[in-house]
Amino acid sequence: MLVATLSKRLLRVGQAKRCGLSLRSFSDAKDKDLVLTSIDGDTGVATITMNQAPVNSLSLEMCQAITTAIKEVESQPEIQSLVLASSLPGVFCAGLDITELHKPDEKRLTDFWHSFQQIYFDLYGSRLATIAAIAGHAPAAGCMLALSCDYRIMVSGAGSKKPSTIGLNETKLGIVAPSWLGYQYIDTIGQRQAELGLSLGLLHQPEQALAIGLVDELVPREEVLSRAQAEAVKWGKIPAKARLASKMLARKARLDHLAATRKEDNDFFRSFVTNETAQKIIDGYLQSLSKKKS
Ligand SMILES: CCCCCCCCCCC/C=C/C(=O)SCCNC(=O)CCNC(=O)[C@H](O)C(C)(C)COP(=O)(O)OP(=O)(O)OC[C@H]1O[C@@H](n2cnc3c(N)ncnc32)[C@H](O)[C@@H]1OP(=O)(O)O
Repeated sequence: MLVATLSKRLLRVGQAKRCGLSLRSFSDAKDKDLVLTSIDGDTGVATITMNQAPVNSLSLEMCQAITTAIKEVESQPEIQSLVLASSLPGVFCAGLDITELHKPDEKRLTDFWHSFQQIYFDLYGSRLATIAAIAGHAPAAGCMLALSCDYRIMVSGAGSKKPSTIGLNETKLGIVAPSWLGYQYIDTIGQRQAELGLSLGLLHQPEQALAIGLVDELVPREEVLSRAQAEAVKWGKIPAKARLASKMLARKARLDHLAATRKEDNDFFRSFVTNETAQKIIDGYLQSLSKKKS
């Protein structure tokens, strides 16, 4: 069973309560669940595993499930650190679910973007130490999930015929990342690399991602999750208030800015996506993804 493979000693609800941890949904999850949450009873590290086959794309429901899972973990005062992982071999997260953008219902589109913004608030602004276990592709909004964590561990590309990639490839699709995502990129890899990456829509192979500071470590595939969980233990031992205050030094102004402009950002997104030209791009991109398969 998937959850049982995630760590040595995962707790069920009753056990968790006896240990003072009262997370409701973990380990009782069915495979249909969009995300699975577990807590290692030995270390207190929580793991949120994205579980939306085939590629963990961010639909409205997936965004909401991620936010719910983060909030559930955060509500446990004993838990200090969190690993964000994927259950899918070869894909961390394929970015926004493009079908959400195709001939959309306006109300749903508004809710969709709101829920994507919400992940930014919840993950980038989390009180938890957050470690991304990137054992596969992480384009665009998938890269955003990784950028929102405090530390990124990626599968090494060495010896792989088709290494995983990570980056903000929006311009290659004829679209532009929202400013808050662009600034996350600049803040992480610096102005020059971000300019190059954003302008050219670069997806970086792991070794290049490490070289520019987009990820912090590379490890063999089978070690990504365990290494991330070990790193989460280390981060969880740092005095929590000091760690959070330090994180907010770098992130608070960015978070506050989006909070102040959230509606404008959503209005812009909605008018961009519903525009005829954008719909042609989206239509063409969806076709190219399914042609790739055939
Ligand atoms: C595109 C226009 C957007 C307009 C407006 C946007 C406004 C600004 C928003 C900016 C912020 C963020 C943007 C995004 O995140 S856009 C999404 C970017 N993502 C990608 O470009 C990745 C696309 N996918 C892939 O490259 C590959 O799927 C991947 C490398 C991740 C995995 O490859 P693999 O070979 O394992 O899998 P397949 O390609 O065969 O895919 C399997 C099925 O999944 C479908 N699929 C893949 N990605 C998506 C997706 N992002 N959304 C929806 N569906 C996706 C794919 O079509 C296959 O489906 P079928 O089995 O039915 O054919």
